[in-house]
Amino acid sequence: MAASLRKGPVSHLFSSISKIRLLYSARLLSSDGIRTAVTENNHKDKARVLAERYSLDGAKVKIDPFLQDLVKTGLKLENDPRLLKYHKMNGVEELHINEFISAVQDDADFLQRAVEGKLVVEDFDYVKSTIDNIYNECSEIKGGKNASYIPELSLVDPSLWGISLCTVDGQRHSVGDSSTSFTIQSAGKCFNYAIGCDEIGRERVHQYIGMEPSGAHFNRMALNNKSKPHNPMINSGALVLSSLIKPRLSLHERMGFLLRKFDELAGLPPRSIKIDTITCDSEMEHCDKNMALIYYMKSKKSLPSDTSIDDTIKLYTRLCSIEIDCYKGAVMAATLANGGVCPITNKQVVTPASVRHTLTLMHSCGMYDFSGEFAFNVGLPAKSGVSGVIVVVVPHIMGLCLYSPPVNDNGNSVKGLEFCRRLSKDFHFHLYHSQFHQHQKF
Ligand SMILES: NC(=O)CC[C@H](N)C(=O)O
Repeated sequence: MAASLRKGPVSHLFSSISKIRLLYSARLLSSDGIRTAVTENNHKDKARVLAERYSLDGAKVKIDPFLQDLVKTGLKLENDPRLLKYHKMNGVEELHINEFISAVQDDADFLQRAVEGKLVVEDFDYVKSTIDNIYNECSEIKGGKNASYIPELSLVDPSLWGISLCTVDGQRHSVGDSSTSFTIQSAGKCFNYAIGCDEIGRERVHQYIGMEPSGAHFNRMALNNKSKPHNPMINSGALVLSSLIKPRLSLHERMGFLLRKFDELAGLPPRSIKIDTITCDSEMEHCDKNMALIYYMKSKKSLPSDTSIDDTIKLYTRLCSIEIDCYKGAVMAATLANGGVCPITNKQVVTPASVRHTLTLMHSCGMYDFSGEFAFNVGLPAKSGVSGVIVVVVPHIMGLCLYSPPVNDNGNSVKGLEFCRRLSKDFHFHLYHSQFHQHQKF
């Protein structure tokens, strides 16, 4: 059932939108030297307020209730690089107040918001239980088949079903098979595009690739009337994009560069994200269609003249074979929801401008030849892949990653699609939902 906007926990989601904007401006201001001194005092004051909240006698601070409040709001201390030092406090009974203040000082603003329940999703329990309900309802859905044109994908257990979400403040929740690894396939195309725009500039990218939905299957041999791929979210466009990224470097250097970017998008240390070489080889052995597509584009001069066909197809296929799970995918999607800043490291991984271009094209082209209907019914930027993954972005609020291998004729996960529809309906997430705009006026 759809929840009311004005009353109840969903209104918290919306009421926090203005706070997110304030948060952004605070981040921008913190790069200003003059402000820094003021901010330091503020942080100390906030750290003291926080200390007093958990101190009975004004001299010692109780650690356990402090940690419990952080966990209650959806923060995962054990695998959130920002909060690891608090995870390490587990088992410490109390700290001297000054010791506590110096430990929390740098994060005081964030911690204060967290313990007061003022992160972007204020009522995280409500969101968790609604998400769990939608997950359970969608578990019953049958239909679709594993993609089999990449033989390795046909061997995956079709009953796998997992979802994860991560908010722009790093609150996380997962259900089902969310730690099972799978290949990112076309869901990686949105991240490749964002990285590509930053690397070579959107003008150069769009000198070679269009920005219109194709209305055709994702690997259709079709170009627009300027002999360009319709957009970067389908195979033709993604192949051309692969040819443009660091073409002077060797294949392994190019892939190394891109994998490091994926690590950063997911908030992980370098060399965490890897390629599933078996699926990659399986696709390479059956890549006639993509080969035909790239030679067709070569004949139409859609690629830079010095492009190596061999390296391009290999780079493209390796990018499709990047191995993630729902946890990682949700953080990556949340990085897009957060203007390119990874929520669990606070690192700016891609620029806000590239995120804007990416979300725009995900909205219009992210779901292949189902993009129009998806935009109509769900109204959120999303990108799917034939492994059965869908990454969804709720701008300024959260990213989600859904995984269920059976896909429909368009190549979209059947359970994932229904999950998106219900998610948008229950939380009023459609970007053009009129109550959303009404609320903005308050
Ligand atoms: N839709 C997809 O996920 C397609 C990706 C797949 N690797 C291919 O090139 O066909």
